[in-house]
Amino acid sequence: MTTTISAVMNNLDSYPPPFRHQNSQTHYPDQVNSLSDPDPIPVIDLDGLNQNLDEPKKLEEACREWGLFRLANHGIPLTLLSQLHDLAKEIFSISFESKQASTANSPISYFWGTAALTPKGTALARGSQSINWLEGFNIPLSQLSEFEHQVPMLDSFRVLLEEYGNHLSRIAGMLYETMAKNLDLNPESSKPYLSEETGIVRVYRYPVNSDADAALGMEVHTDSSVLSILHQNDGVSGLEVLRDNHWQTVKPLSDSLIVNLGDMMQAISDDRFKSVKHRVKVNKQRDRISICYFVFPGEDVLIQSSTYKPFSYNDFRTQVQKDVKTLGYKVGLERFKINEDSN
Ligand SMILES: O=C(O)CCC(=O)C(=O)O
Ligand SMILES: [Fe+2]
Repeated sequence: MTTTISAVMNNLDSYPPPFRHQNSQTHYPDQVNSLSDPDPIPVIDLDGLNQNLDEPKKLEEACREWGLFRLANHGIPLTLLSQLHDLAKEIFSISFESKQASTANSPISYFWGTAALTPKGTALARGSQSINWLEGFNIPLSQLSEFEHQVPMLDSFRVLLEEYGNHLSRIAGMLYETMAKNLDLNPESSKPYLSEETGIVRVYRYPVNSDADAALGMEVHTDSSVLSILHQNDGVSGLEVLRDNHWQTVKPLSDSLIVNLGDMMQAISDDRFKSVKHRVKVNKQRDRISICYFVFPGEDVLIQSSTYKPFSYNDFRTQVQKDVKTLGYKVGLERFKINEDSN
């Protein structure tokens, strides 16, 4: 089918209908005016992990105390990151209907209003939760090559994502190896807990909303992954992490990545590392785009720990989907705790 992809750039009709009235986007200077001030997020030097004796220790501390860190010297060319963001911005600005049509019959899915998706990538209908102020594409990396698209812009996106995905699985592998050593895990049995074939990328746009208190871009949650690695575009803030009961803004610095640990890592580590709570605020002045990578254990690999009953990622995901449908929210790891009922 032919889509009128090039026709509509940055028009209101690129937004899902409920998001249209708030989009009075004018050109403001970058919202974060104190980018030069360091934020308190720990910084890990990926290059230094194998060279500098202190770096693995710093990583261990960040995983234990924060469950999140900034990653410097990650080896991804900055041009690749900016090309990805530029193209994502262009793709989001085509009409809502074209975005829906562009991914029909493909492993990629387009969603909006919620980030809770079924395993196939479609938005999960849920109970009482309010709408999340976002739209996105869900891209399972192992199926990306099936997405050869006639529309050049979308095909270029596939090519960039393939390159990005290769970097991300390299980075996740390196980080996980050091974390497993830090935790003294048996190298053989802990290896399948990170399965690079499970990698997915989600590209989000959080439409600008001048009433930033009205809705969250993404509600408070923990990720279900082993590791999540995200890139935010320069200067448009939104991501916040819960640290000592305070919400801490994670500054959008485009030359670094943000890594956060998910529920699977918390279980693998027997609760020594933490799956961190985070949320996304909508930006009052500009649309925000982020590109997030998630990696999981092999679906049926049993995670063994002393805190949780043995469970696979498949068991976990099925339970989460059930809870989101029936309760309206994810209960998460608590469902698998040993002696959950006896205290
Ligand atoms: O967009 C972001 O910065 C974070 C997204 C996120 O937390 C998620 O997809 O789980
Ligand atoms: Fe998240």
